[in-house]
Amino acid sequence: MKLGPCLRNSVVSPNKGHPMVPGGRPFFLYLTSFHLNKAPQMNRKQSSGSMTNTTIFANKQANIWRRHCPYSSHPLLAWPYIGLPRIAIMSWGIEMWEEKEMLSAITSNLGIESFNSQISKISIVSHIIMDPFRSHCAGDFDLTPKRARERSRAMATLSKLYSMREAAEHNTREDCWVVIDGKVYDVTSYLDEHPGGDDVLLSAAGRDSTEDFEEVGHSNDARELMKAYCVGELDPDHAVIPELEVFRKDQSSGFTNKLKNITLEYWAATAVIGIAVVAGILYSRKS
Ligand code: HEM
Repeated sequence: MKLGPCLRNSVVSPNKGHPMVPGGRPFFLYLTSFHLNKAPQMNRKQSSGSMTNTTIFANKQANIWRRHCPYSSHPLLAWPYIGLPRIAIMSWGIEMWEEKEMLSAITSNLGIESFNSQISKISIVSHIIMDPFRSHCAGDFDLTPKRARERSRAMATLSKLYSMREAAEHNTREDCWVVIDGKVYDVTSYLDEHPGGDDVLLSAAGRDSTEDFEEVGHSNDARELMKAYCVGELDPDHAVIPELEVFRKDQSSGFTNKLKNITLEYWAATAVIGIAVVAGILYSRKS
């Protein structure tokens, strides 16, 4: 199911209904400011007639971009969402969209390709379903510039989520990932260039190296540079160190076994009592 273009249509023509809006229910998309590599320019060529882009750029000063899909009649529309240097997405509906669909819809809605070069990072901070004041982080876009995209191993318009276990699997010279501050970096192609040496990066692979990274006091340039290698983020749901995960699994299997034993014991005791009761009844009848 391709939601992106549909949503784009909806956004461009807010008064037209669109079957792809789930259940025909209101859906709100609020966009706040971006992290930009350089000051955004109104660029007709780049926006290539896409009203979405044009509007975003035109409204950049206010740091508020408000979009809404058809059927939106909720007062939320009148509620300005200001300030965060991020993209906020709010939805108001009974049905919950698959997060993935939502994200892909938004990615294509923004016409990412056309102004990818100008936007280094867009984060979705809010994905509010049902309750506009109850938000949770839905994920992160990582829209790196072209050069970075070429270098980056898995350039995705949508940031991927990895468990620590997955990230830790990339721990060789041929395939080296490091995790810093919740983000996953594929530094394989940077090993030889790293001023601190490849061995440092290799030893950082497979574990959260935030502390080591910070201890070095990396410059702003280094921090800017590392964006080029970002391939995703740690999945907050699985953000445990592998050992812990193993431990948890062991624990849970132990617990399961315990439960099984208890259940067996329970049924054995019940059977014994049952047999005793039946035997008792038979015996009392006989006598
Ligand atoms: C994508 C990840 C990384 C990038 C892009 C990066 C980049 C850089 C850069 C540009 C420098 C030169 C100094 C500066 O400008 O700050 C540097 C130095 C260094 N980095 Fe990294 N680094 C990364 C990850 C790490 C990690 C994970 C560690 C440690 C576990 C580390 C340890 C060091 C050390 C020890 C130096 C040398 C500092 C010195 O000589 O004073 N780096 N890094």
